[in-house]
Amino acid sequence: MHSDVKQVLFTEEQIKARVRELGAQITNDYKGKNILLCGILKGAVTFFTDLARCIDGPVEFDFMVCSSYGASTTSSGFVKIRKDLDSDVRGRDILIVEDIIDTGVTLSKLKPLLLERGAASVKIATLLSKPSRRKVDIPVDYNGFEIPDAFVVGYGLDYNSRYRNLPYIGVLKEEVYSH
Ligand SMILES: O=P(O)(O)OC[C@H]1O[C@H](OP(=O)(O)OP(=O)(O)O)[C@H](O)[C@@H]1O
Ligand code: HPA
Ligand SMILES: [Mg+2]
Repeated sequence: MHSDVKQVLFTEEQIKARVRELGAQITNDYKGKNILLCGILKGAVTFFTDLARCIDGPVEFDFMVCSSYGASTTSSGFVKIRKDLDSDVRGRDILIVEDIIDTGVTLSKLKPLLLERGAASVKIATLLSKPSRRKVDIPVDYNGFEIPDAFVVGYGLDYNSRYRNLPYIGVLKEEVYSH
């Protein structure tokens, strides 16, 4: 376990098993549809690629770069779109893929934006959700795990651009970000 990590919340195996379950649910729910899978970079990358390979049927990939945390552990409250989708979303069935929903600010802005652009449907899949931290309520259609109010890293999730490549999800030691 990385020396900056206090506790492993979910092992690689636990994540793999949960992602497979979510993929099976999505496969079932989207029968006959062509999903536009929209990954919110950077944090969602790992979950996105694993989840996509657990979905049977037609899936297209697209990505947005949104940032609201930057180098801190709290949401700025503003969501910047640094890279928009390439696809025309009119009439498309969109599944947004996130690594974590914390305050809900990011998705509370993104979902209505995509619907305004004419998407036929917009649903949300997230690997992690921190319900205790919500500032804005956002319906989550596919949720991997609920977690307590702790700052986690790994499996794509970062602190100040570090720890994304850890294969598990762990709680960062407070001393790493509190000094
Ligand atoms: O529900 P919220 O409070 O809006 O927080 C969730 C968002 O914040 C993090 O992204 P970040 O801005 O850190 O960018 P990153 O994915 O590149 O790390 C995380 O990856 C989510 O996208
Ligand atoms: N870890 C990493 N990035 C995050 C988190 C977290 O717990 N919450 C929102 N963005
Ligand atoms: Mg981040």
